[in-house]
Amino acid sequence: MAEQGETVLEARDLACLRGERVVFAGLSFTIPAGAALLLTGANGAGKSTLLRMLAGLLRPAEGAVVWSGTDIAADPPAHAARLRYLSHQDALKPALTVAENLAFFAGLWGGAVGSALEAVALGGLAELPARVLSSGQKRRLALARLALAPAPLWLLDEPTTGLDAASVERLGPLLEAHRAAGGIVVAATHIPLPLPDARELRL
Ligand SMILES: Nc1ncnc2c1ncn2[C@@H]1O[C@H](COP(=O)(O)OP(=O)(O)OP(=O)(O)O)[C@@H](O)[C@H]1O
Repeated sequence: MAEQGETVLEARDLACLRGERVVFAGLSFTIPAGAALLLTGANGAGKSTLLRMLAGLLRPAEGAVVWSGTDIAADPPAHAARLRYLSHQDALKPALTVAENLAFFAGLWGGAVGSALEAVALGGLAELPARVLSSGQKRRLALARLALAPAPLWLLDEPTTGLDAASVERLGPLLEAHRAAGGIVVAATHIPLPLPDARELRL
């Protein structure tokens, strides 16, 4: 169990019910600062559900999600402020340009739009409306949010969906810098990610 104040994400005996069905139960793990956990398993195993629970968007039927010794349910806004959650949906406004989409999040979190777009090689498309982007480019624009401003917890649901090989590779330095600064990553994936030394939890 973590000491108060030490940066660590813990799942304590988590259970998730959907209708009558137990998606998972008795799930416990600890992820210290700088570490990564890969969630793997078949379609429907509960990877996205667990990420939503870690994000505080879904209440556990049993158990708790604990950040640095405190149940996240005790202060949901504080938990929301410390995380970046990348879901299946890219959450873009189609009528806004690429730069404007990112500027919305920069308004919330701070950070420089130009360098975040460069981190995902979208600098050249900054003035295009998001609706004309290809699906891989949309995913890269969603990923650019990670490069805007630091947050200690990244929850990534299949971050590489639709990405070409060069874009997957570009994700490596982003993840590495986050972890080197003590950040934690939990990522659901069906393919290998550039996350050396990540632990795997097969659901
Ligand atoms: N809102 C909901 N109501 C009822 N059941 C749900 C709901 N959301 C998810 N489920 C069920 O929970 C289970 C886990 O779904 P989840 O999306 O977490 O799986 P996953 O491991 O992320 O799958 P995939 O690899 O296909 O993305 C599935 O059986 C799904 O049908």
